[in-house]
Amino acid sequence: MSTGVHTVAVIGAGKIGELMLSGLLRSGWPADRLLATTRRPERAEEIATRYGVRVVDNLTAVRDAEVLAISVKPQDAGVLLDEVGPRIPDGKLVISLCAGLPTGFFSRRLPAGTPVVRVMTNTPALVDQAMTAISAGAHATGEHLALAEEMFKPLGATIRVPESQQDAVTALSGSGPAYFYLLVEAMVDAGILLGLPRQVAHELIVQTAIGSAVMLRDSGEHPVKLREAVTSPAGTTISAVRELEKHGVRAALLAALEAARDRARELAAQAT
Ligand SMILES: NC(=O)C1=CN([C@@H]2O[C@H](COP(=O)(O)OP(=O)(O)OC[C@H]3O[C@@H](n4cnc5c(N)ncnc54)[C@H](OP(=O)(O)O)[C@@H]3O)[C@@H](O)[C@H]2O)C=CC1
Ligand SMILES: O=C(O)[C@@H]1CCC=N1
Repeated sequence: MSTGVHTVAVIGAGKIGELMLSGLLRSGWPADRLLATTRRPERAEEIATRYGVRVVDNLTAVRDAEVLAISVKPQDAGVLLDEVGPRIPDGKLVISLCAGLPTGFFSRRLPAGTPVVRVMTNTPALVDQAMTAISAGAHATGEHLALAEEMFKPLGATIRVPESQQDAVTALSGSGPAYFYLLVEAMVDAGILLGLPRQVAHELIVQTAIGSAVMLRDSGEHPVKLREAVTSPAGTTISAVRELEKHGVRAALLAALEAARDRARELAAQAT
């Protein structure tokens, strides 16, 4: 692939596609090196107006861009590839953001030798705090992985993983923000149960979540150690922890993330 800033097409500029566009622009990626595609004209207008990038049809995108970031839903990937797969010119890099879909699903529908990279990012990309896992598919070299990292590092942290781990990654970090939002919802409700105004409960829990996350990141301590530091003998915390363990929160999380991983596998099996 040529050196310098590559022209990237976000194919399927929905929630995640838009996060990619906005993140790349925030990082200084030139707008004239970004393309987007959508299905709906009103969405096309919205993206073009909001970000000043060319919104084109899929065939124009695969012709004009060097990197094709496919951010359609897994259920829509087959139709997209039927449209553009055989007509992707040589020398393009295909990056899939699609949960569950193995790179082989793309390689089988692309010209022989097309490099494919699979990434799993998440919505904190909006605030440049994403966790993005990057895996090499067929024909992807270290150069291709480095280019994917260059694209996603401005959005947050990146990690390289074997593709075999990507369904687990999807369960943990791809879907992960939703679990934390659910936890915050429940703790705010608990605050209300204990007589706090909703806004006060919300402010308390959000900052506690931020502080706890920063401690996890910056202290390097194991979460058990950090939890023990809060849990005073015969104090309030151990009373709550006992209830959490009694109600099976730990087992519930294990089952929930296993279900997410299993759904990723189902998406692959159902993709046509
Ligand atoms: N949401 C998340 O937190 C994460 C999602 N992902 C993955 O990212 C991908 C997108 O997810 P998300 O952004 O949430 O979904 P969205 O539905 O918001 O975005 C998908 C977009 O692709 C468009 N689209 C579908 N088919 C075509 C096509 N043939 N040509 C052009 N555009 C098309 C859709 O158009 P239309 O609006 O008309 O339907 C939509 O705008 C999925 O594969 C998902 O697994 C990965 C990490 C996190
Ligand atoms: O729920 C989903 O399928 C997508 C992929 C990971 C997060 N959201």
